[in-house]
Amino acid sequence: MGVIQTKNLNIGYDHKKGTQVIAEDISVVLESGKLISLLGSNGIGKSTFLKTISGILAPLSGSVFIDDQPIESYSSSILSQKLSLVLTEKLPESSLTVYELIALGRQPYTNWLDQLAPQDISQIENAMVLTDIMHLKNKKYYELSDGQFQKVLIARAIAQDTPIIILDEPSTHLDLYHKVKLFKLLKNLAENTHKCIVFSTHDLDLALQLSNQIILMKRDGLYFDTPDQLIKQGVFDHFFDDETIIFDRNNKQFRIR
Ligand SMILES: Nc1ncnc2c1ncn2[C@@H]1O[C@H](COP(=O)(O)OP(=O)(O)OP(=O)(O)O)[C@@H](O)[C@H]1O
Repeated sequence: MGVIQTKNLNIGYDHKKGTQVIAEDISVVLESGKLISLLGSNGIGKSTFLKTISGILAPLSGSVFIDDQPIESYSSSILSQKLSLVLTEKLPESSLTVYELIALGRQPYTNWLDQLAPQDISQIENAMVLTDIMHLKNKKYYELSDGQFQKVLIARAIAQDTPIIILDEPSTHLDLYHKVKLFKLLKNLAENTHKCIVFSTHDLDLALQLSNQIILMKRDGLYFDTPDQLIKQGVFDHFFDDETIIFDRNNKQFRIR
C-alpha cells in the first residue's frame, strides 16, 4: 500500500531540562500515488516531522501508522521494505563506490553484495539510470560533489523500491536544472509506480508547481492540502516575516519587492 497516517501527533524532543514541543496535534493521511512536499521556514520542525513519521524519533504523544499498523509494531527489516529514508546527514567514512552504496539499498532483500540476484542488479541499474549517475558508478563516494552525492543517496532510496520514500531536503545541493529534473522524477515515480513520496524543501516555487499536495508548517499550525487550495486559503500570503518577499497569488509565485 504505502500510506502514512498520523493521529494527534505531537513532535519534539525530551531534554533533561524538560520537553521541547515542536508541533502539536498533527493528524494527516499521506497517500500513495502522491508527491507531497513539506514546506516551512528554517527551524520550524520539518526534519523533526520527517524523522518522527519514519520511526527514527519517537513521538512525544499521538501515533504514526504505516499501512494501518502502528509504526513501532514493525521490525526494522520489515519497515525497511516499506519505507526508505534520505537524510541530509553525512555517512560514516568508508571507501564504498557509488555502485556499492546504491547496492546497500537492496539490503532489505539480500544480505550482502555477493548475493545480489538479477532482480537486485536491475533495480540498482534502473535507479542509476533514472537519477542520471551511471557515469559515476565506480567512483568512491567521497570523491563526489555534494550534488552528485545527493543524487546517489536518492538512487539508493529508489533502488530500495519501497512504497514510501521520505527525503529531507533532497534538492539543496542541486542547480536549478537538476532540481527540476529531480522534482519531475519524484513526481513520475509517485504517480507511475504508486509510491507515497514525502520530501522537505525550501524550493517553494518548484514545490507549488510540481507537488500533488503540500504540508506547510507555520508557527500557528500545520496546513495540508493541494497547492491550489492552500493558495486560495491565503496561507502563503504571509509566509515570510516581513514584506521583503511577497506571494503573488495570480501567478502562484513568490516575488522580491
Ligand atoms: N536532536 C535534537 N535535539 C534537540 N532539539 C533539536 C534536535 N534537532 C532539532 N532540534 C530543534 O528542533 C527545532 C526544529 O528543527 P528541525 O531541524 O526539525 O527544523 P527544520 O524545519 O528541518 O529546519 P531547516 O529548514 O533549518 O532544516 C529547532 O529548534 C532545532 O533546534
